[in-house]
Amino acid sequence: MHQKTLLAALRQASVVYRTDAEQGRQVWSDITIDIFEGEWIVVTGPNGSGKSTLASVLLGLCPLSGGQLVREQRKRMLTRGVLQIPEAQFVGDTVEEELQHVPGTQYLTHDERAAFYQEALQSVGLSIPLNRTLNTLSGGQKQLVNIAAALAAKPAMLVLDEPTAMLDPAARQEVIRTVRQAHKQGMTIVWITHRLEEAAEASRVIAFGGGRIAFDGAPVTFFYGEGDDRAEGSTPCSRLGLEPPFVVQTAWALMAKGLQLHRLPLNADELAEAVSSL
Ligand SMILES: Nc1ncnc2c1ncn2[C@@H]1O[C@H](COP(=O)(O)OP(=O)(O)OP(=O)(O)O)[C@@H](O)[C@H]1O
Repeated sequence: MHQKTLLAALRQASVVYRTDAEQGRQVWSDITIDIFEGEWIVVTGPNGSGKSTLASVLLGLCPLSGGQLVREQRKRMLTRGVLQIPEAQFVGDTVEEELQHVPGTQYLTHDERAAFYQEALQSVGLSIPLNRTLNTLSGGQKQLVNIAAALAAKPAMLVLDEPTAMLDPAARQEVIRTVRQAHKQGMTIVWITHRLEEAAEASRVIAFGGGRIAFDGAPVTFFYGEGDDRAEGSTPCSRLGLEPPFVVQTAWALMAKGLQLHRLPLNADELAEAVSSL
């Protein structure tokens, strides 16, 4: 049997934020997560449940207050992140300055570097000059520059914290398409979102709630529950007070009318297929 490679893991991990005003705010505790190579994990949960904190921990930006973060030692275990607000991550003024920070580019010749930058931009579908000032780009283009820089570093794991939150539907689709491509080539994806239609992309959903992991399993189980007596009001998603995607709501409405769906859909194509075979 094919052995899964563990890339990173949290063991009985907890995070407490200490501020001047407060004694300490425990975000979550006793969290154990194994992240395997090639997974696409969607992390969700109510506001303030600690999703972004997980991103910060995995990116090494936030220390654990307890427990352990274990990383795969044998591989070049590089992790890169893309944050919600594209500008928050910029370190340069131009597209080129942003890409200059990709590790290894300093050893390339001038021409090699130019070719490398163009390839990085093309990989995310961007055709903009390297000397373009970042603040003249649209929100979607800015986020794609961040993703281009993250992907060009060839990380084993890409952590995206609400990467589409500030984007219009077209730019959102472009970001998803680009990450899907990187995932196909073997990159492990941790995608934090409250936009639950994005969970359809995932192989696994992890949901935070009440300072713990409230769910860790398949997207279809998250939205539809398990067993023969499954009910819309008692799925892991509804128990967390989260609104399922439109496709899932439609499927529940059809089932409430007594229609038997041969497959529980997670996206529009699957819904169309389920409906067409009724
Ligand atoms: N640097 C910090 N210092 C103090 N408290 C913090 C800090 N960062 C986050 N928190 C608090 O920790 C809790 C979890 O925050 P976090 O941003 O991880 O949650 P989230 O699930 O990503 O929330 P949202 O969905 O609103 O983005 C919140 O109560 C937040 O106010």
